[in-house]
Parts: sequence; C-alpha cells; structure tokens
Amino acid sequence: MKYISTRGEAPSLNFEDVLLTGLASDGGLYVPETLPEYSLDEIRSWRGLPYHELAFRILKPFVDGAIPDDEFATMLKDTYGVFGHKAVAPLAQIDHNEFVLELFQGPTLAFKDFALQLLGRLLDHVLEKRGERVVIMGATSGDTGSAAIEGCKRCKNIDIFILHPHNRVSEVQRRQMTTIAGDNIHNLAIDGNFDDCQSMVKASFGDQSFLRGERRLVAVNSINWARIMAQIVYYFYASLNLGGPDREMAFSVPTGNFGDIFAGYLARKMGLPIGQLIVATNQNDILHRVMSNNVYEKHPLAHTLSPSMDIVVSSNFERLLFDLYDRDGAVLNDLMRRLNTDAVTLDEARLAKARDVFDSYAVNDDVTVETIRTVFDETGYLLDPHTAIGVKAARETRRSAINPMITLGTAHPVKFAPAVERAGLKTPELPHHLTDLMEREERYTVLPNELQRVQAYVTDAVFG
Ligand SMILES: Cc1ncc(COP(=O)(O)O)c(C=O)c1O
Ligand SMILES: N[C@@H](CCOP(=O)(O)O)C(=O)O
Repeated sequence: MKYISTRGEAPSLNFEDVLLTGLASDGGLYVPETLPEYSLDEIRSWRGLPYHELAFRILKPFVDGAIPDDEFATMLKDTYGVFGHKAVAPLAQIDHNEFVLELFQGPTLAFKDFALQLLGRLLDHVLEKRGERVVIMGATSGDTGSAAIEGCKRCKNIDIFILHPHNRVSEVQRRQMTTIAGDNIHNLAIDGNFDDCQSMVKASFGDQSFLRGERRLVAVNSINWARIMAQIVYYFYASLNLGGPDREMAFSVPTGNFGDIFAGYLARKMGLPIGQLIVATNQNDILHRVMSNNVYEKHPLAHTLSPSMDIVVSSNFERLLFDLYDRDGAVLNDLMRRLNTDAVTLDEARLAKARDVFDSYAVNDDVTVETIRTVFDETGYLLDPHTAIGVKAARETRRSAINPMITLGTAHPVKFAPAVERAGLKTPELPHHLTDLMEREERYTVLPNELQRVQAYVTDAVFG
C-alpha cells in the first residue's frame, strides 16, 4: 500500500516510512492512496472475534507486509492483552439504544492507548530491524503525552520529547507523563497553549537541521498515519457487538484534533454502515462553526474543563478536506495556506457532501457539568468531561432513534477531578497500577514558547 501527501508534492511512502515520519515534506499529511473496502458479508464474518484478531484483519492491509504476519499478530495480542477489561473496548449502556464505548481501559486511561501502545511496539520492531535511532517530538494537551511515553518507554532506539502546555493539563495527566523515569524521556512544559506546542512540533518537521542530519524525526501525534489506522478498529468492534453490519450505527466523537472522528469516517468508507458521525466540541468550536455555518475562522483558545480538547487548529481536518476537494493536492495546498491566516468559506457543495454524514455540536463547561450530573443521576454512570460532551452532542443531534448511538468514551473520569467535583460528585480512586501516582517523583523542564529554545534543548539532550 502506498501513502500519499494531502498537498501532492511529497514523495509517496510505504508503511515503514510513513510510520517513521510525521508531516510530509510538503507540509501535508499522509493518507493511503486507496482504502481497502469490505462487503457486508466480509464484515459479518468478523463477528465474535476478540479485539486483537479483529485488529489484525483490519490493519493487515495497511501494514502491507512490513511486519511478518505472525509477529504482527503477536504484537496486537500483547498490545491489547494489557488492557484492564477483557473486552478491551467494552460498551456501557446509558439509555435505550444509547451506549458509551469505553476506550479508557488501557494503561493511561484514555483512548490514545489504542494507537500509542501499538505504535511503541511497531517502532521498536522497525527500528531494531533497521539498526536506527530516532527522535520523537510530540505535543500534548494531556493524553497523547502519557500514552506515548508509556508506549515508548521500553524502546531502546528512541529519544522522546513531549511538549505540554505548562499548568494547562490536569494533575493526573501531568504526573502520568512526568513520573516515568528514563534518560530517553523528556517532558517539556511550555509557557503557552496546546496549539503553541503543536506548531513547534510541526515547524520542527519543516526544518530538521537541529538534528544535524543524524537523526530522523518521528511523530506520535495523529499527524502520524499509524495513529489513525489503529483507531479505525474500534468502530468496527463496537458495531459488530451491537448487530452491525446489519444495523447502521451512529457515533458521537468528542473532538479536538479530528483524528478520532476521521478514523470513523474511514471505517465508513471501508464499508461499515455508519449513518451519522457527530463532531462534539467544547468551547473551542472551530469545527462546529465550519460544519454548521461554513466559516472556518480561528478564535483565541479557551481553557475549559475538558482540557484535552482545548485545541484551535485541528490537524486532521486537512485529511477530510483532501477527500472533499477530490484529492487534489494543489487545491489543498492553496486552501490550507488560506485557512492558516484568513476566515475561509468552503465550497458549499463540497461541505454538503460532508454534512451527509457529519453533524456537529458545541458544549460549554456549564452544560458539560450538567451532563455529567444528569447521566450520573439517571444511571449511576460517571462520565469524564470529554465523554460528557459527546453524550450531550449525541442527544441534541441524533438523527435516528433506531440506529444505536455510540459515544466514544475517550477518557476515564479519574483524570479530570475538577469537572467531576463541579458536578457535585466524588472522583473515583486511581486504578491499582497508579495508586502511588501522587507520591511519585516528577521530572520536567519549563521552557518558554520559543522554537529555538525547544530545539536547542532537544539538540543538547540528544547529542550532549
Ligand atoms: C480525552 C480526549 N477526548 C477527546 C480528544 C479529541 O480527540 P481528537 O484529537 O482525535 O479529535 C482528546 C485528544 O485530542 C482527548 O484526549
Ligand atoms: N488531545 C490530545 C492532543 C493531541 O492530539 P493528537 O491526537 O493529535 O495526538 C492530547 O491529549 O494530547
């Protein structure tokens, strides 16, 4: 399988090379040149498979022989074998025909584990085979960072640098990142917001001279195709467990960087009957504004009770636009340049195509808290604030009462005590493997929001 850039100018890559990159050299994002498509019969034949076996069937065409089948199958079994629930991604019912897909059963208690625990293993395998050492730079609003560090902490051939906005991630999130010891693990607290961190990571892909031509730069954010790929699986898994593909499903997806929901869009293109995909945002609602009013305009970042979605620029929206604009790299190049600086209106007919399946809804902090409280009172089920946004958006925009509505449960509420407490509820205990988290020693460096200072730090740490 070949991977091509959304901006049309970078060379196409195979799986191994796309895994070992981030942004394409033309500033675009890699996507598969063609997607595997499955008939209902083929999808139906996957019913009842354990998560890792389903993952093998769905991911094999993307990996395309880069890893021998038996090793890849073992890798998937090991990855999902450490999750805290035997179903890996269990469904909790919160109302008639309404479910939460619990994607927080992995080691760092957020959906990022699905892709990042696998990514660590994939990188380890490929780097060992090549005898190569790489540098990872990642930006996090809290969850990607801890999952990436957890996933890569045993990788011998990686130096990992995670940039988080100083004082803007939850205490549990910060400690999950900063208490993992290792000379190759570097936590950088940036005096800025998530978008500042994300911009510095992207700029570093554009000019890698700080790595002196001696190390390759690899992404752990969802700009890396392997992240998206792994997230496709749970859409199939949830659907198959609720009578799919013989029933159409609706998914509500708490959205920040548009990676998770883009994986759902791909699952639909691959043949999974999905009738509705809901873009659920917090007050940082650029995606809701473009979906509902066709104005793409950056507003200043708001700090909310759902900090992991405090994101202005949603990287993966570019991947959707690439499809909407007939995969024309030149058009995308121009559009992305304009989106960066101006308020832009998209071509109405193209946006209408997206609206066939996408709906959107924005939820503020008060309503987030109210939703946590309401669902708890109705069912005794405690939502984290990001998932609560998904549930609220699902309830407001649902198109069909017959299609099961599945909200992606993107994080465990224990990570977000302020929101849970504002709902007048008690934050649950940390799970067993994290009981001493609040006593562990932390290691991080505070740096100004300056690309040169950050890159100099990386150069110094890597080359001494
Ligand atoms: C808990 C949680 N929910 C939702 C999201 C949004 O996911 P995405 O960025 O893939 O849209 C994130 C991170 O972005 C997250 O950490
Ligand atoms: N919500 C993320 C932000 C980064 O998004 P990613 O999916 O592109 O890695 C986080 O919690 O770090």
